[in-house]
Amino acid sequence: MPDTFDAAELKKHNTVESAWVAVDGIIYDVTSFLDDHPGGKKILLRNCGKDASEAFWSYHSEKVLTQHGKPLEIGQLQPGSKL
Ligand code: HEM
Repeated sequence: MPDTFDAAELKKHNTVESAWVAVDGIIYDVTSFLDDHPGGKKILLRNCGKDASEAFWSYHSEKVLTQHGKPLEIGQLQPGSKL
């Protein structure tokens, strides 16, 4: 059973010390990936602490998550949790 985090918890993780981003209900801890992100650290960090599904899909194809997502996955965004 994966961990579930609500939107209030997700929101705390928007810094270089701890950067989480949600895409389609899955939460990714991208802290260690910030410096490696091909699109740059700045845009990724700006989208952390929230559901970035819309921004994510405007820049990536499905294969980005199948190739890079798994090791970064830490849990799920609690369904219906909004700020
Ligand atoms: C789980 C989180 C993320 C992962 C694993 C990830 C991974 C990647 C990868 C592998 C690429 C290279 C392009 C490709 O292979 O198609 C890329 C490019 C890019 N990413 Fe991300 N990314 C993430 C989140 C985000 C978010 C939230 C944004 C916010 C808008 C973003 C913006 C971009 C941009 C602008 C590019 C460059 C696109 C281009 O050069 O055309 N990424 N990302």
